[in-house]
Amino acid sequence: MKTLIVAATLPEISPLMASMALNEGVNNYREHVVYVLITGVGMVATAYALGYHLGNFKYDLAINLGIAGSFDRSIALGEVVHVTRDHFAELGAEDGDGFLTIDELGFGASAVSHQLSAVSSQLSAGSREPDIRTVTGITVNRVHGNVHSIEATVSRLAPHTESMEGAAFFYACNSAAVPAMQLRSISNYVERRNREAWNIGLAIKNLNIFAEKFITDLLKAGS
Ligand SMILES: O=C(O)c1cccc(C(=O)CC[C@H]2O[C@@H](n3cnc4c(=O)[nH]cnc43)[C@H](O)[C@@H]2O)c1
Repeated sequence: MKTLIVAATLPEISPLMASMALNEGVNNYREHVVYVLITGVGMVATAYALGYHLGNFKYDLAINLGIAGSFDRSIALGEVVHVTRDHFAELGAEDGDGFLTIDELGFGASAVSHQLSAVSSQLSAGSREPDIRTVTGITVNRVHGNVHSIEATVSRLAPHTESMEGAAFFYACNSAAVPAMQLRSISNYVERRNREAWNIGLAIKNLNIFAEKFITDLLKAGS
């Protein structure tokens, strides 16, 4: 099986890489190929890196791993969630106090979803779907840190989580017909910017523990 692991920054997945003995780039893991792609932060960096890479290589599955903010206070800091649907939340046009999405402008779709149906038929359904909370995310260039803009986004899209890459990851993988899933661990709540309240260490620790078990189980099932 050929698996692509995608993260914005190296520190977000270096514990996983150490425990599975993976390097950036191509790796042989047992009888599988695992490629680790570090894209840089944000949609532009992610879209470029994935567009370039997926133009040359084909995968059975791409997995986006990273930390995220949560709008939903019932999700604990450090909880790992499965983002199955994501939105380009800022893509569109202002219309006075309102907002017209890219869909309403007639230029495309602002929502993108995970695609797992085409994952190798060798894998059972149970081993493909992680047994964790399923959430809807938004992806932004400008991270929310203002109570008024947070209220407006929540009433328009009701997202659970926010990242700076997720929708671009889905868009690139869907465009290249590569099955894709996004797993994120919550490092902070989306609120008036309050960096002291973030727990990036806990989020990275839990993300990597979860990802190692999930990916090694997946590759066992896919042997
Ligand atoms: O200092 C800040 O205000 C700040 C804002 C956003 C992200 C950072 C980072 O250092 C991490 C970049 C990384 O983390 C993801 N992330 C984590 N929390 C959020 C969030 O609340 N909203 C959007 N993205 C978030 C993001 O995907 C980046 O890759 C610092």
